[in-house]
Amino acid sequence: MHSAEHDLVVVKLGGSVITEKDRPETLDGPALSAAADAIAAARGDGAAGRLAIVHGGGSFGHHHASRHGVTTEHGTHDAGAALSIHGAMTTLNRFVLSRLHDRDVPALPVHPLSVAARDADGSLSCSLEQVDAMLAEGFVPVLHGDGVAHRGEGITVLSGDELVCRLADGLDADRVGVCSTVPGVLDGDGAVIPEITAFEDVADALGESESTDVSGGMAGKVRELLALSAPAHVFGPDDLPAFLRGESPGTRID
Ligand SMILES: Nc1ncnc2c1ncn2[C@@H]1O[C@H](COP(=O)(O)OP(=O)(O)OP(=O)(O)O)[C@@H](O)[C@H]1O
Ligand SMILES: C=C(C)CCOP(=O)(O)O
Repeated sequence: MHSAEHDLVVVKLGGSVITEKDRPETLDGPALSAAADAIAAARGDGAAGRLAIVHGGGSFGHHHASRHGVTTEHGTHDAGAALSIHGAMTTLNRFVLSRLHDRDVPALPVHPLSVAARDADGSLSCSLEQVDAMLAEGFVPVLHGDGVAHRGEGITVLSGDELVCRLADGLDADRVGVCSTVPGVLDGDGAVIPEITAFEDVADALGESESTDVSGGMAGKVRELLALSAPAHVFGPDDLPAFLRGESPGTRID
């Protein structure tokens, strides 16, 4: 198993992996360094092909979003509140970029607040031209969950999971990886489900509550990843190197 040289791989670093989710604006430095090591090693081997990275909010974005009552559906017209969410995410983005640059990964930021919007139905439009051009020129774009202008709502949350799907669809990705704190999607006994091809097969293990989806938990991830044409993998931090080498760790969602 290997990734071809020009394959496009989209990988999400979960906010719960790279931050300490229970302490506001606290990085999990060792976890972020380990992820950056894996990315640098894969690029060094030429194994990862073209790579686009998305990271979640963890204790940065989610802390400010919940303080201001902002979700993916309910927005704010308070620019200060929106800026506190965006500012926390750009701070986290800087940490991610700096750990990648320390390892000579040519990473550059793309801030979704400036390139994406939602219409009144909540559908997302997001320019991908700059991401595509960066990839073509050998850079590694690093996007992140963010606030986004939403017609009729002000600013709502755009999750990293939604961005991963938009990137994968819009840029015709070959493989998608979602690195979370869990080693995969777990069944009712806590074992990793090797492959998911239909939501109904795992609905019981994931819980069907809509609230799980709104907060971007595992049920929402699985639904969105099933809709992609590229195969997706959900795995834990220890398996990031294997995924980037072209292996199929954790749960494969097809
Ligand atoms: N059946 C399941 N299998 C695996 N994880 C599950 C399951 N049901 C619920 N979860 C929860 O989903 C969480 C992963 O989703 P979550 O959105 O919190 O992570 P993330 O993407 O890493 O973080 P962030 O949203 O901050 O980027 C796990 O930590 C786990 O608690
Ligand atoms: C809360 C914000 C701004 C980012 C949400 O991104 P996620 O952690 O991928 O759900």
